[in-house]
Amino acid sequence: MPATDVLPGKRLSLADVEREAATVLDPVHADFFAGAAGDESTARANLAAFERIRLRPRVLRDVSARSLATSLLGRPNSMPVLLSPTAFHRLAHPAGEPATARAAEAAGVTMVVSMAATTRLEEVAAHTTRPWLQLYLQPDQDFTRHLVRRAGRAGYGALVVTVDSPVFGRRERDHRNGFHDLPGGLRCENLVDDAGVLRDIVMDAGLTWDAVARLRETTDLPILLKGVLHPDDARLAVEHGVDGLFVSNHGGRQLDGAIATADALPGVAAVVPQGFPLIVDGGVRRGIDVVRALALGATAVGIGRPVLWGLAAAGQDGVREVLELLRTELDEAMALCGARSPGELGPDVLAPHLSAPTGGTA
Ligand SMILES: Cc1cc2nc3c(=O)[nH]c(=O)nc-3n(C[C@H](O)[C@H](O)[C@H](O)COP(=O)(O)O)c2cc1C
Ligand SMILES: CCCCC(=O)C(=O)O
Repeated sequence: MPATDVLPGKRLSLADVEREAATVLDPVHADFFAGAAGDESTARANLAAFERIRLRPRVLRDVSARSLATSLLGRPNSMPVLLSPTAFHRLAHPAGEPATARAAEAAGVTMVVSMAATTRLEEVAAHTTRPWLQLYLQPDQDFTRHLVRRAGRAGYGALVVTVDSPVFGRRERDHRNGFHDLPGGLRCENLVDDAGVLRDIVMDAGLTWDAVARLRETTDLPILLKGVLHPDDARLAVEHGVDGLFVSNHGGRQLDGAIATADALPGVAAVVPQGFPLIVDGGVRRGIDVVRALALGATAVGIGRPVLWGLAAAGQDGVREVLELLRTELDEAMALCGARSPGELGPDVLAPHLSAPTGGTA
């Protein structure tokens, strides 16, 4: 056993990082990061659904040479893991989004920058290669277009349009704590317009597929929709020229009672074209969860809260550590499953009741 594995106090898993973050964060902010909508049943279901999936490893396959490398919308990624967009990184650590961006860069993975970042999108992009920008489409279409232009100029590689938020999920922890505003000095920097006026982010209940069609006509950047769970919506997305999907329930922060993402993934994977970029997020906490997601048809996974835990625990180094823990676990899990690369993981490694019938071989 490598000696480093037994050093006292060393963080061995994302759960260790989570515990450490809880000791340094203001409890109100810890609740904002951890919390979810309603009874938080979907947030728990995300974890449970991954845990339920049993694997059926292959043996004697020479897994001595392995590579986790993959490509997402033409950008090489060192592993099939990306940073899902989360708001307010300066609430987790004063170094904020730039620290997260540097960690993503060092790890060779894509960062999705939240529209609700506490740093201007241009500044975040200066620290990392081809990040993606998450957007809530605003009723003021000129403002959305303005953000899209800024993203293009700043070198963003894709737009991630969050579609699971016609209204803002009701997070009872935040109501109970009276957490409604960012503390002194922090603000959503991307919402400051040219005149220096800070806007609110509007959750637009009036959005329809027309808005996706309009956005498609406005920009050449790839567009992904985030928050798709229903196969029929996945089909509509493909018909509207969307370039990829996040199978996501917003970490349980929007519709409490929504299906767990690992449960929704196979239905979506079944209706999109082969090779269509499909990212799943919600409850990914272990390398083995990445294996499970890829086996169910995902191209890559996103992590939300673990990034904030790493940032809170140790800034840039903490985020890097979260990513390296996942990398180590994923590499080991792939080997144990008999796979040398992400591309070799498919329904074959799922326990029989989880995969489609294969004519008797199951
Ligand atoms: C504190 C917090 C802030 C978030 N902010 C955003 C956001 O600004 N935009 C967005 O599309 N999703 C946001 N999300 C959802 C994440 O992108 C992602 O879907 C979710 O966190 C994945 O679940 P996980 O936290 O279990 O990994 C946020 C999630 C959390 C926990
Ligand atoms: C206006 C901030 C949105 C953040 C968000 O999406 C979340 O907290 O889940």
